[in-house]
Amino acid sequence: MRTPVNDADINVEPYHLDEHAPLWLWRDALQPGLLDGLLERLCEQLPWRQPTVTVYGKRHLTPRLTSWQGAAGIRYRYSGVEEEARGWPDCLEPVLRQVEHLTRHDYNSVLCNWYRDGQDTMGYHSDDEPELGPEPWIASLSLGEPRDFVFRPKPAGRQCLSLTLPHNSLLLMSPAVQHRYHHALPRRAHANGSRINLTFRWITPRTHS
Ligand SMILES: O=C(O)CCC(=O)C(=O)O
Ligand SMILES: [Fe+2]
Repeated sequence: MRTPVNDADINVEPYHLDEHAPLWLWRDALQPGLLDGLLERLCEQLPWRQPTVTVYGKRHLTPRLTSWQGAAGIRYRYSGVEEEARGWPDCLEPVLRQVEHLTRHDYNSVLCNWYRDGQDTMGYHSDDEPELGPEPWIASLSLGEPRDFVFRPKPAGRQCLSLTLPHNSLLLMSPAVQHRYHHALPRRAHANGSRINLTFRWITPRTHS
């Protein structure tokens, strides 16, 4: 496996779910000039939606807001909706460059999630849909309220790692993390602040639809 970590990068912390499933966490991922006002710009400038999902025959609003962005024409299905990106918005393009620079991987899209407070969550899942290809590298940038991010082995093992993701941190997950583990963002009653998380992905562009 090509390690994404630059030996000279002393700001990265390595973690392992097992010896073949590494993750890396950068603190202070974005420089102040990039970070200043970014959370507010994302809230105001991205088109946010709250899809409905059907669970056991009942319709529910997803417990967070979502926006799909990226290179024009890149499509993704999530929470029962299919969306097509229209080109990188100005507020995300420099962020993409810095995430690519730190992680040494390329991304053509990003799923943005806005957790309005500690009641907003994401349930256990993995990001390994076919359009992410056999080797999905996912880079996850967190802004705003710190939240716990937890992992468990598939299909439904016990929680094996919890990482608190602080403001301006970047977590890079290797493909085995998606192949062999689920991850989730649990509800946290004491978390009052808003958080935006950006998961940068490479989607295999479709040659026909
Ligand atoms: O909000 C997070 O930290 C995780 C988001 C996530 O897992 C996803 O977008 O697939
Ligand atoms: Fe995920």
